[in-house]
Amino acid sequence: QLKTNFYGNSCPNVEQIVRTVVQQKVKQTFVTIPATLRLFFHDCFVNGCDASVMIQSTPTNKAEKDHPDNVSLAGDGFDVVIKAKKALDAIPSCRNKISCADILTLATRDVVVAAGGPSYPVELGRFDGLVSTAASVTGNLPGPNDKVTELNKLFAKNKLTQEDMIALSAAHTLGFAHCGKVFNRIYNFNRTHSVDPTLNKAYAKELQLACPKKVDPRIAINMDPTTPRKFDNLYFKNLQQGKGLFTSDQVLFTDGRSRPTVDAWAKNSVAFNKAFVTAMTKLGRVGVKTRRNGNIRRDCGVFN
Ligand code: HEM
Ligand SMILES: [Ca+2]
Ligand SMILES: [Ca+2]
Repeated sequence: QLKTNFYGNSCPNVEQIVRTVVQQKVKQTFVTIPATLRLFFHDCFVNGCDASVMIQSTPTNKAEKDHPDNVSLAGDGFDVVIKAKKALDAIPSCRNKISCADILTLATRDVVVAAGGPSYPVELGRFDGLVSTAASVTGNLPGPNDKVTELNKLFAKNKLTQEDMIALSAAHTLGFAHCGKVFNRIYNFNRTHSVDPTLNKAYAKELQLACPKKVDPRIAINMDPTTPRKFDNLYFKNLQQGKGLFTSDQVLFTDGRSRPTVDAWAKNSVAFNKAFVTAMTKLGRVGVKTRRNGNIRRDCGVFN
């Protein structure tokens, strides 16, 4: 049973300690923000919000983080959780009392706030998972070429609605992607169009410049071409102009089922922020472990 003051007796300052570490780390490197937000999503969609994504592979177990869908998770997301855990472990009453899953959930709220997004109460009391396999990732994370039907299906599996899916997709208002993920939209798109016709013409040119045909597919580009470091509803305004980076972004506007929501939130950032908080809170409830099927990890990267 999740509750906001789960550690009220054992570690009353948990929120402040995590926030201080997050703020310090964000000051050192902005990437902490998108890295943590994406890490949280990839954790919750595979085996629930249980920090299974943080487990390191061993000679006998290939863990989630080494699945192809996870290898581009930036290290700063893992690092901020490890640093916050260290800070908590330095306080006797908090030592080994806070799950890595809860630290990640708190850190995620704190990075959203650090980027100018809405603050919200974080429910706590998740336990850390006891399994992490690369195989379990397959089919559970959306791909950049997914359309609305596939996205809705995947999110519905996690009890999230189409509205939740659209609100959470707006996380792409922050951070980076690699050129390899967009080549298909800007070169040899299909038999009739070399460039995806739903792409804004000028934006397509910009993308071709940033990602020339033979460039290293690992070169990174901003996902939000307008305000890549700010959590805002520009994501939706960009979609209205054909400036969604992935097919999975742009279809939210081109598909009549999701377009009204995109239009509404492009106009109304208060309504978007509210929907984002609701969706993040629901995301944080996915597949939560209890003391019966989870534990509190001493090292977030290793099973006890
Ligand atoms: C709706 C379906 C989604 C798809 C298809 C998708 C796909 C992707 C892809 C392909 C990347 C770029 C990875 C790379 O090239 O390195 C990316 C980055 C990112 N995604 Fe998503 N994503 C989705 C939803 C979400 C959600 C729900 C969140 C969080 C709530 C999220 C947060 C992020 C962030 C913050 C980044 C930037 C990471 C960084 O800068 O390190 N995404 N996503
Ligand atoms: Ca997980
Ligand atoms: Ca933005």
